[in-house]
Amino acid sequence: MSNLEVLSIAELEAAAMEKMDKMTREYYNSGSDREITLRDNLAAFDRYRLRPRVLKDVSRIDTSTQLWGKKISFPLCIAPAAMAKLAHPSGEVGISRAAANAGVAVGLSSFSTSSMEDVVAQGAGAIDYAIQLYVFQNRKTSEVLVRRAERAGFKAVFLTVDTPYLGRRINEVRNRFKLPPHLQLLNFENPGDVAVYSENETKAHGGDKGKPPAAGAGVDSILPQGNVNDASLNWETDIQWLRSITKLEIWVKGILTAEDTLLAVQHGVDGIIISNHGGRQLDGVTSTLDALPECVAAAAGRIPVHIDGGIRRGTDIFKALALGADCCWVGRIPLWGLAYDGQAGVELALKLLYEEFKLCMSLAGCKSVKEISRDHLIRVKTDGTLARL
Ligand SMILES: Cc1cc2nc3c(=O)[nH]c(=O)nc-3n(C[C@H](O)[C@H](O)[C@H](O)COP(=O)(O)O)c2cc1C
Ligand SMILES: CCCCCCC(=O)C(=O)O
Repeated sequence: MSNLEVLSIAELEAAAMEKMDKMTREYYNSGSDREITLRDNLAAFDRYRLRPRVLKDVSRIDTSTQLWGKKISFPLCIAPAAMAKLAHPSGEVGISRAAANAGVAVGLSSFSTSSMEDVVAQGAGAIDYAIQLYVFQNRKTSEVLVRRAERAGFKAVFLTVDTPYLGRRINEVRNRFKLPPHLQLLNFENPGDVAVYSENETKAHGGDKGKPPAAGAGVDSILPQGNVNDASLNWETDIQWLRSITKLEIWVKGILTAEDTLLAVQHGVDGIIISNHGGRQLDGVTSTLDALPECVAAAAGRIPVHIDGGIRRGTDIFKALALGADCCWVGRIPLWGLAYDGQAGVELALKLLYEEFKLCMSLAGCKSVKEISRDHLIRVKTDGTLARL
């Protein structure tokens, strides 16, 4: 496989699989529990067919769109995904360079293995970055992270809201996932700072007084204290709290319903990302493409609605836009690109998606992304017949 020319994301994924060790491969690729949502994220795109228009003069196609006041080359950006150096030594810096060359924005995980300053430096002002935020039990650590991102030139905070607790990723537990000792989480002064446990909690976790409780057996083992996210996070107080500590745009990542979209609008967030964490959190939730239309209707143009989850082809980007998304994000694809060939592998992935999207626009009769509409889709019903939207 490795010697074959990689001509699609499916081929890139297959080639990347051969390069990664089992722990990394299964950490990156797995979903939670039975992986129903992981599979459905992809399958949802096949529940739509395209309705192309012809004789539309597609000799010149403009695939670009705007994000944070800047042009991006097409409506596809790189979602935050933890620990990219497991795939390749260039890690998030390699991803950032590839994104800068391709003209798309980057979301950086709180748990990146390159520092946020190094990552942003690669863009040299040409592209924008969002810092993904987990709100920790020790709020001060999250605050320090956000303020540091602001100084480093990030444009937005992506507040991840689908992870009050980590989903059950069985492979991570079985593999006893560990961050290899040569890698570090470089966005924290001291990864041990992210949680504060009382003496009682320490005892409850079987720890000795003054010592942190035992780490979990999955990816939560990357931090000495195990699960550290603040599960008390809520609409009533915490968007306001985040607003009080930063001037960056606040985007909420992990919305799947009209109700939460309305709350996001009411609480003044700047944008939302329809996401189920790539099928890694609550298994059995709707695919993101199925969740998208109700969220777009609820947002009613007041805030941008972005989507991630299961996007693997240019036609997937087109379908998400046709259903009202302003932009798409991909999590696993850049990791596969990195594993396959470092920065060049990520560039290849972005090139494949860009060319597929451009071809799809041309063959569907759309000269600009604004022309992509619901009229370009038809739904495949469960009995196989087709229904206009
Ligand atoms: C290995 C891996 C690590 C991830 N780490 C984070 C993270 O640190 N923060 C976060 O908000 N989302 C994280 N995500 C979720 C992605 O941001 C994104 O929602 C998801 O990957 C999109 O689905 P896709 O992989 O099908 O494109 C991670 C996803 C993967 C696969
Ligand atoms: C203690 C939280 C670890 C989260 C690791 C990154 C992530 O979001 C993932 O999906 O994996």
